[in-house]
Amino acid sequence: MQTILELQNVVKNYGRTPVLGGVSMEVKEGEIISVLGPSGCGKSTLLRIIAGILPLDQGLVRIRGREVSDKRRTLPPEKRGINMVFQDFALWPHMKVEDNITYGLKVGKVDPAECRKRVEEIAGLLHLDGLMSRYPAELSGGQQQRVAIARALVTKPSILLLDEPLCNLDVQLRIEMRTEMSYLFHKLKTTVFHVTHDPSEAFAMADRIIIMNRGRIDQADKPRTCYLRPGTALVAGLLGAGNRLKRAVLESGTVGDTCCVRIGQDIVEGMYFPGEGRGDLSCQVRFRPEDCRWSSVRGENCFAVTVMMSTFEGGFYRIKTRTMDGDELCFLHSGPIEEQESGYIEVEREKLYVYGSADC
Ligand SMILES: Nc1ncnc2c1ncn2[C@@H]1O[C@H](COP(=O)(O)OP(=O)(O)OP(=O)(O)O)[C@@H](O)[C@H]1O
Repeated sequence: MQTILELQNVVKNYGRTPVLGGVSMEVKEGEIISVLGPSGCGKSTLLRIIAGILPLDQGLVRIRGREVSDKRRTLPPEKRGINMVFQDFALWPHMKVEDNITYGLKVGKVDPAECRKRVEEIAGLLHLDGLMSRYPAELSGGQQQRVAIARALVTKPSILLLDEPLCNLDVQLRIEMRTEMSYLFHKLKTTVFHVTHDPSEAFAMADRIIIMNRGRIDQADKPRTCYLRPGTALVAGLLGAGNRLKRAVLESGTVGDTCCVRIGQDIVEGMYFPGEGRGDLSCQVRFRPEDCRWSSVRGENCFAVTVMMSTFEGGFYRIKTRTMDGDELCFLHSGPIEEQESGYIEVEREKLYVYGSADC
């Protein structure tokens, strides 16, 4: 598969503040990439550099093998063969849907017959046929979003850049649209670079997820790999492993990709990610509330806790507990559990993530 987008060691500072600390990646033709990361990690900055809206300080960007940005030169967005969908859709309010979609083709001086054919085709794919003579203000949020995507796709860009495209839609519509968009992009074999802070949106749409942390890439993998093997404590936290034990201690003699940790009086086994640990026995243990099992007797791979509180959350109760070391954690259970009750939490070795750095 041909490489469409290539970033080599991209560095960006705002004044003296470093924002991107040397980002490198390749995106193949037809690939859908979702970039995830905490607020302020540099996702939008990266997108704007790829779009040609922002210059970079070091490194280079290539699109279809052509250098479009380096520290001396920034090719403008309209000359990159890209298109972008913004958070607020940015439709022309004074133009009907049809004119909004056709605009880019007219600017590109595409032959009128070809223009008509493409607009009809994309309107059909995005179910806009009956809406072509309306103005944006006469459309729902979801319809406006479809128009924005149609307008971006009709020019057949090398890459479609999406900046949080669903964040202004309500939850139900967001779920529908992300499935619809994923289907459409795969069908059209569109190369997509998509920025979001919503992991489920990234899971639903991406072939590969790139997780950024403070201007660098922490992990770039298939969604399933990121979910099952989160490479850093930040990735684990972002992808649902919200339970964090900071007082657990590594047992010495760790070998390979598993390790033993002491939690209170108990020793449990987990998957080990040494990372940039301090080289001592401090560590951070992470796991998902839904991956724990409660037991009143000691079982496999478990540690002792005391129940603090049970809250009803619809299909289950969330039980808040405290370890013997004083770390607090939650798990999901079918019913409430009495306050102050003591018991054990079991977590399978493959679902207990141990990170060498206790800092994150
Ligand atoms: N024009 C600017 N001048 C100075 N600092 C900026 C500017 N734009 C962004 N920043 C800073 O750069 C960092 C990265 O911003 P960016 O918008 O890329 O983050 P993000 O990951 O997209 O965040 P969010 O998810 O909140 O949109 C932030 O600390 C932000 O405050």
